[in-house]
Amino acid sequence: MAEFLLQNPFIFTFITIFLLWLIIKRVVATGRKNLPPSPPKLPIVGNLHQLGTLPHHSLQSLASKHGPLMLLHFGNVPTLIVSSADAAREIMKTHDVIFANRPDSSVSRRLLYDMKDLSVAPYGEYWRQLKSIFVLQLLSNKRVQSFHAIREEEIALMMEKIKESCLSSSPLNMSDLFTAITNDVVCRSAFGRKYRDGAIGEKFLQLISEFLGLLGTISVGEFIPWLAWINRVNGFDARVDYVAKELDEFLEGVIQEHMELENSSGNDESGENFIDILLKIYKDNTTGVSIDRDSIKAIILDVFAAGTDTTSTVLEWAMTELLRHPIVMKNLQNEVRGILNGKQDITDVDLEKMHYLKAVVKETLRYHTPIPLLVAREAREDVNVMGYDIAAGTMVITNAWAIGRDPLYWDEPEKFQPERFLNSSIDFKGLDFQLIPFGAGRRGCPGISFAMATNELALASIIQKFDWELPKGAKGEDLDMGERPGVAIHRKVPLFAVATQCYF
Ligand code: HEM
Repeated sequence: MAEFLLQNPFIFTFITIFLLWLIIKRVVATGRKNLPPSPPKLPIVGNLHQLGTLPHHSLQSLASKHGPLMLLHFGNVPTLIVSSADAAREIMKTHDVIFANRPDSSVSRRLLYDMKDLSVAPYGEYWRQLKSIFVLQLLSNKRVQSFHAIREEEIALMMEKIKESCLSSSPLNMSDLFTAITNDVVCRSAFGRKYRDGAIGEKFLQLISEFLGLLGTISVGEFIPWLAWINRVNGFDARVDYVAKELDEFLEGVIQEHMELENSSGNDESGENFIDILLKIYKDNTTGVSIDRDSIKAIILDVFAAGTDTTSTVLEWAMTELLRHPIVMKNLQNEVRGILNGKQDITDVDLEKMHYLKAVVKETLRYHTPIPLLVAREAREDVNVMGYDIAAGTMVITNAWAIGRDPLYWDEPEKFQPERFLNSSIDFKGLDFQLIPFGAGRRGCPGISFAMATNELALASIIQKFDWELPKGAKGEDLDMGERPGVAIHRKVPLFAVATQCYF
């Protein structure tokens, strides 16, 4: 080749000029762009090494130096980090349609039937159809109310367990208790029954826990494609394939069972579970919505991925803060017991009156945002945000945890003070961008009512029916407040507490 070029100086000159023109064009084009500030990056990994084990903390500290919109590079992937309420409003309201995509991921593809679920489905007609199924059919207010009996029964079982421990004054692992209750409520709403006991139940819970872990793993191959071989060598890919295959077999069995027992829940729509509802849509060609068997399985996995861990972290951190703040615990107990006035069952109407309870939950969502970095978005086209040029394909991460602790919007943000919400209209529904634990806009969470119904009823019940202390006379300030890395942030060490008095 070199010999050929030397013998043909005209071609050699032409190619050289052409390459130079390409380089200059690129430099000029980049130079003209007004990119957001970026911390220095390393070759190959970019800024990945700066994420640390708890990225919401590292990104908050980087943002304090570089501003509310910074451009990082995760390997090859340009990533916009959003760290203020104003910037979040630009992404999720002003330019919501442009940022309505999710980044592609080979792990999600393999675990979620080529992205046939709602959470990671690319923005478009299929996503729109699934969103309407979630909002209108699976998680409408009416449907969430129809699951009240499930919540009540499962919480009654939890109360019995606590009562037993209360009688023997033994410490209870509250973290495990909250994980179990949220799993069981989701499981019964999804399948109409629990999968907890026996070999099948245990295997299912194990698979779901591994599934959540794999979805939350930062896999190098996603960001540096030529290093994807590492996932094959270290067994990560094999694990993904194993979990995908085993979950598929389990879900196939469940679907088959429901098809055989068709109409088992009769015509009473209030008794329907998610699988029955989805099977109806699958078979009915008149609804204008078409889903296949894989969509049903992907949707069910979405419900477990998005609805279990997230909900239980709220209970875990709320209880942690109540034990650290005995006055807040007392205020809450007074409200709940005052409203119930000796009545044992708590209805949705009772919960509506519990303003302090709602303030405690809001403060927990602000201070311990369950998914601190929300769910990543991706720009579908070039766009200018707050004067900065953002290229199509840029991944977007919103640090909702940092926004919830921004002194620009919050007085004494590092203190747990539910009172701040008592005379305030600030809510978490996606309109107040200083409090966005559920995201906002088109891709906002459709499961808010479902999650809040379980959280409020569980919290009100354990506060109404028991008095609480930390084991061995420990004080609130002794509690380890460390966080465990993951998509949803749990306590690093489980929360143990003692129910000292029982009131039923
Ligand atoms: C405390 C509990 C929960 C929290 C903190 C939470 C948080 C979130 C967040 C941050 C997002 C991304 C929003 C965005 O991109 O703007 C999301 C999306 C989603 N959530 Fe939740 N969620 C919770 C409970 C639930 C429950 C119970 C379900 C279902 C039963 C659910 C289903 C979903 C789905 C399907 C999406 C994807 C929506 C889309 O991409 O269009 N979530 N959630």
